[in-house]
Amino acid sequence: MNCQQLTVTHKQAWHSATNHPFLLDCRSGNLQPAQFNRWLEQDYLFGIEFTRFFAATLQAAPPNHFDILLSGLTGIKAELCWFHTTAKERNLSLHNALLPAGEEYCRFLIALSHRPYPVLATILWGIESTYSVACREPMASPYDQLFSYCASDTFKDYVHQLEQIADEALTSATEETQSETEAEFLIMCRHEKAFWQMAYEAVA
Ligand SMILES: Cc1ncc(CN)c(N)n1
Repeated sequence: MNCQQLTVTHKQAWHSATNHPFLLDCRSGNLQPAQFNRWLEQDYLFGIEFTRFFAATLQAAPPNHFDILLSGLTGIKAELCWFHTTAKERNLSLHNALLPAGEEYCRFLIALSHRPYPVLATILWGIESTYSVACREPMASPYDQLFSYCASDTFKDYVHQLEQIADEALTSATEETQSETEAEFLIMCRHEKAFWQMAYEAVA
């Protein structure tokens, strides 16, 4: 089993995680500011838990995967700074509580933190990859600027590197760990879909 096979075997779940009306509206320019703002406020909070999950993955990783993971952490640092700057520009607070979809997703990450490395590396790739795929189609202004990093070749290359280390980890994983990875991948896809939906439901 490898990362690409997961997206093919679970085509429907992967499609739902990476194609949502929220994204279609970013492409047409019809997304309302309140919907984007909710995404931003909630995704910042998710990003904090994701950083911890990233650290847990690094902690479990073999040394030859450090380079890629450390460069990913640098990217996350820039992303967290971007949230602060953009929230300020849009007059948003980053101190709201997580809504249920975000809270459940974060709980999933916390519970996963002590699982075997192949599970962590694959879910890490999956989470980053959803945004690389989701932002692949051109978006209308201002969303083209706001999601420019996820749409960039730099992000795409980084996600490809994550795929390589996850595939390497999966190659030597036991059948039991591979099955667990597959089950968690499906759950992750459901959380991604729910997260888009939670932002989409915001009204001005
Ligand atoms: C919910 C969610 N999933 C994935 C990503 C990509 N880092 C994100 N920012 N937010």
